[in-house]
Amino acid sequence: MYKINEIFQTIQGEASFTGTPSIFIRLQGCPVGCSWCDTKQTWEASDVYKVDLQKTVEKKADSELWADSSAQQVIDLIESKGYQAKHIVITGGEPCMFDLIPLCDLLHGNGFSTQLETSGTFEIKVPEKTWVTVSPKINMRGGYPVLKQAMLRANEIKHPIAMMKHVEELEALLTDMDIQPELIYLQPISQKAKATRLAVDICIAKNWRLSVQVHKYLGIN
Ligand SMILES: C[S@@+](CC[C@H](N)C(=O)[O-])C[C@H]1O[C@@H](n2cnc3c(N)ncnc32)[C@H](O)[C@@H]1O
Ligand SMILES: Nc1nc2[nH]cc(C(=O)O)c2c(=O)[nH]1
Ligand code: SF4
Ligand SMILES: [Mg+2]
Repeated sequence: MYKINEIFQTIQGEASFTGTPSIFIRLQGCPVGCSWCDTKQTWEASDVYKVDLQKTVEKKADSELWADSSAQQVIDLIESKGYQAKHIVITGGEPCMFDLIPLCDLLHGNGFSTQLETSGTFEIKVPEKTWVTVSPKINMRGGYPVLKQAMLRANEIKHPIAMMKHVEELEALLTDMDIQPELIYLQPISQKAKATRLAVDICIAKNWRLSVQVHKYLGIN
């Protein structure tokens, strides 16, 4: 069973798939605790907030409500909504707290492409053809071997930054792991002007890419 916080259709607002109509499946639960996390409502999976799956589809506002669901129930729900998007983004919370292979296999079998958003703090369990976005949570739980596996599996790295220290942490990680990812995105934390200026400057200097959370500028989910 998967713990579902919400399912909704929107435009992917981050990194390589920016602009792609997508169905988001947001899973409940994350023990990592990033101070600037924009989805703190997903951290705990308290029984007090457990609801029917139907209540998690297109919530009117962020909430801690969540539902237990099988992979088949997720597909049935998505089919019942008549969404047009064929790209599915699995995020959270930390989705890698779950084995995502049965869910992704079923989605692929039903004609969807899949993308995972993960912090690299848990082992990644997805099929080969799932696009993996790793937003490395450096010095957080999981430890070096788990994070290194995630960095090697990643199709793209997306790193939220607010200050130079965050850039240096990423540089040190890449040097330490001796890896040169093809796609590195810097994402300004919470649309802060200083963070955005820094991200622009560093992206130009290092030939990295900028990801600006387009959905937040548009005022959509
Ligand atoms: C909410 S997380 C969920 C998936 C997973 N736990 C992770 O951290 O990658 C989705 C993405 O949003 C980023 N993010 C979270 N809060 C943010 C913020 N305030 N500003 C910019 N990016 C943020 C995360 O780093 C991650 O890339
Ligand atoms: N539109 C939109 N794009 C996103 N890309 C990553 C998101 C996430 O929360 O993981 C996200 C999100 O919440 N909304
Ligand atoms: S790992 Fe992801 S969901 Fe968890 S606290 Fe950090 S940004 Fe939020
Ligand atoms: Mg988000």
